[in-house]
Amino acid sequence: MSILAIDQGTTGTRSVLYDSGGNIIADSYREISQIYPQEGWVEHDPVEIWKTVVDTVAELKAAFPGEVTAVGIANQRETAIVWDKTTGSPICNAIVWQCRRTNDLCSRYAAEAEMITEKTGLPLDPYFSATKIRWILEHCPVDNPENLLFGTVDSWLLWNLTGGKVHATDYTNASRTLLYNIREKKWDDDLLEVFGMPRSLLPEVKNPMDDFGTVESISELRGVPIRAVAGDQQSALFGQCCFTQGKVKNTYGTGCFMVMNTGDRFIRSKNGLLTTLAIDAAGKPCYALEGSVFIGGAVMQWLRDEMGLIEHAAESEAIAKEAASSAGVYIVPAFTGLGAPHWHADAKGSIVGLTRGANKNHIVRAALESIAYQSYDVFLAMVADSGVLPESLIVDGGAVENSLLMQFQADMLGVAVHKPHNTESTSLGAAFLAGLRSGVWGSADELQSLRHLQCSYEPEMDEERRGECLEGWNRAVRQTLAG
Ligand SMILES: Nc1ncnc2c1ncn2[C@@H]1O[C@H](COP(=O)(O)OP(=O)(O)O)[C@@H](O)[C@H]1O
Ligand SMILES: O=P(O)(O)OC[C@H](O)CO
Repeated sequence: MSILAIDQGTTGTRSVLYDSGGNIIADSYREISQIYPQEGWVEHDPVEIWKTVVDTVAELKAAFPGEVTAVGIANQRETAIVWDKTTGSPICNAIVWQCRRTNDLCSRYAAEAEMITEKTGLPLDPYFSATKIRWILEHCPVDNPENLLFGTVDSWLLWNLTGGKVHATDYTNASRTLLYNIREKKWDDDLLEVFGMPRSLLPEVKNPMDDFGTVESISELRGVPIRAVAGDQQSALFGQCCFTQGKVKNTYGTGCFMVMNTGDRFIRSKNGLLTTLAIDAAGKPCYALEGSVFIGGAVMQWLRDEMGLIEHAAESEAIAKEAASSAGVYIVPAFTGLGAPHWHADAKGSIVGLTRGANKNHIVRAALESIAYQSYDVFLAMVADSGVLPESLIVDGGAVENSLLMQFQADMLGVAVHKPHNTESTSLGAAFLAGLRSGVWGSADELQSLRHLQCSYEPEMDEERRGECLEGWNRAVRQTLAG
């Protein structure tokens, strides 16, 4: 028996096979192309996304021909795809969550901003799906609009996996669209009207642990049931066993996403966080506070691809260690605006504090530290909004392999950072959900024993130095926002 988890992320697609002990049997990964047609625009090719799923599954099944009990899907959220149900073809590229093209479009709905936030828990921002869908409908006209379907990446994959039989999503993904009422847990008529959204476009919303049809289109998996769908950050929260109120995790991937389970408390943030739906131990909706940082590990890709300062992300640690500190250099990587807790869609990135002695090592270190500072800002907001000071921060995602970053994070937060043995919490969450639904595990309690701590980073920096670091960061953010 094994569970196949598909983690379709911003940078690429990872398919992972888990056994009943929650161990990885095999995994396969393919990058996807990042398409930047204009300044601030980001697209993915939906057909390429689908192909990476097919390819990674084929690779896994070649390595492990055994039986697959169920499939679970976790996905990059908000990214909008519109396709024609008669042909199965997208009418344009996917508009990615990072894309800022609908910045101006958002101002069209400014008068409704309060109502939108009250119902959805989200700020009116180009990050979320609604204005992306609106943009597609207005800029990609088709002869038969009644044939169109919208989906976030999970719905697109479900449609393709089931051979066009299932058009569905789950409430964690729906809660990121600006169209879903997270108090009443339904598509909201007022919101559909505001955004001019035909209901026929929208997928059915299910529980993350549910029956989503069977795989028809991939021969190696034909007939295998799809039993879980969740947005990647909520999936990671579940994979980290943060089932109860006050538990918090931070994922360091392309962006950084800190999510705190707040149980049945819908907390309307006063500090720039958003309220979203997460998954409780029974697989039912619970509330969460989230801080989304748009550029996390992606700042390393920028150092690599645009600045040519590193050859690969992992190298950043050794280079940053060459400098004892960033020597007063701060990078505020507002490349796609600043997300939580600032929400400045127009902000542009900056490097401040350069002196004649500043060198490559300082820049690389400042870039790494910017990931921790941004997460610190979100953590502070979360403590203020929830009234809970977590004992530790549980972490996952690609960039947690960087020990310097993790130690600096613990130093800034003043609480321990716990890194689990399996840092692929996103895929693990999808596997847990699909496995629970399939009876591989009887209850969420069983899952706790499958998780193991790899290491813990304790705060070490003295208070004076920490204060200086944070003061310098706050100054750099102020300068950035002042333009
Ligand atoms: N050792 C490292 N140090 C810093 N950043 C890293 C390291 N390894 C990977 N990253 C960054 O982590 C990100 C990839 O993490 P991943 O969790 O796979 O992302 P995603 O799910 O967003 O596709 C990339 O942005 C990469 O630059
Ligand atoms: O693909 P990731 O891991 O960067 O996550 C993307 C988020 O879901 C966007 O909200």
